[in-house]
Amino acid sequence: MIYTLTLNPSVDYIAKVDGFEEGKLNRTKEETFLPGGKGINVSRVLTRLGVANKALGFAGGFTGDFIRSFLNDEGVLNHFISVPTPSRINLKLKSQKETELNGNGPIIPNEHLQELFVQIQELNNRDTLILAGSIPKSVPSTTYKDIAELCQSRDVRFVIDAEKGLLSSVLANHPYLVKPNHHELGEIYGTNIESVKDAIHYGRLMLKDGAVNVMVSMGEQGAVFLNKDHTLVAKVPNRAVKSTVGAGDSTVAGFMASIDKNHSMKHAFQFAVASGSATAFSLDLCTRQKIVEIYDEIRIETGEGQ
Ligand SMILES: Nc1ncnc2c1ncn2[C@@H]1O[C@H](COP(=O)(O)OP(=O)(O)OP(=O)(O)O)[C@@H](O)[C@H]1O
Ligand SMILES: O=P(O)(O)OC[C@@]1(O)O[C@H](CO)[C@@H](O)[C@@H]1O
Repeated sequence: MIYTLTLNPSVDYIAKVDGFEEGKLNRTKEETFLPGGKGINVSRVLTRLGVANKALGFAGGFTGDFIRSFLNDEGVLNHFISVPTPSRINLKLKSQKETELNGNGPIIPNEHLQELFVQIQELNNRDTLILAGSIPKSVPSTTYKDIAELCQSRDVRFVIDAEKGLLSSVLANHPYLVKPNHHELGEIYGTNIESVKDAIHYGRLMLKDGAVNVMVSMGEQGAVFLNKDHTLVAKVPNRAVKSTVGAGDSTVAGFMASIDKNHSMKHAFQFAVASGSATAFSLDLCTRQKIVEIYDEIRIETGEGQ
């Protein structure tokens, strides 16, 4: 079974505003509330793709109730540990540009963090745990590292999509998949990733540092996939973008859904990138139908010579 872990879930408030002006009263043209947080997005896409999974993490207050009830209505299995203060609200402002304002997240009392470790201790070598997103300020910065060590000791396959030290600290524990975007990859190695060639170079360092598979997403430039046998580059179609929120999470879900069905790495990568683009071309996350429509438009090339 696949488990996703969202330590810091959110309600994503997606507000469309025509001609947003800073420092003025602006009114929304359209607004949507969605459950958010990277692991939750992965779980929603996996469920749409018919892959058994359960969303874990912490949820609290009226926002936590919204997250749980939305997921229950969509048929996404979940077991969030209740915390005393509300889950955060993240503003996604769509105007001339996309602007995001992500909350800090609630205080997680230590006893609840320990409950989470008990849940993770119950996983076994047939399970995969996907660690995704930021961690609330109140939990130790080593939390992902501690979970990665627990997974490694119990032979639980784990995947990570997180920033900076949260991701780099677990490379030595051999994550099955890491999915930085090109900015995050650059930050980890103290550089700017400007091209596919750079992404391949620094992605290979992640393999050296311990990752089994590396997928570097690059927004409208597509993505790069690396493991010991493959160097692949994906180009994506150029279409009107509706919302890129959760595009990266959709690539993780698409990849793991394909692997779950024993497809080849190349197919899994193409399906992953199609899932990301299908989300970018939708207001909410991708559907299976949209992914299938886009799949053949994703061009996969080998990047061996780079
Ligand atoms: N403008 C776009 N046009 C087509 N596809 C896109 C576009 N933006 C994103 N994508 C698709 O989504 C994938 C992930 O995008 P991106 O690199 O922006 O992820 P991310 O930064 O992790 O996103 P997020 O954190 O919002 O989930 C890309 O590899 C691509 O397949
Ligand atoms: O603050 P974090 O945890 O880094 O990111 C949280 C978030 O921006 O990521 C998702 C999109 O990837 C959104 O649903 C959510 O609001």
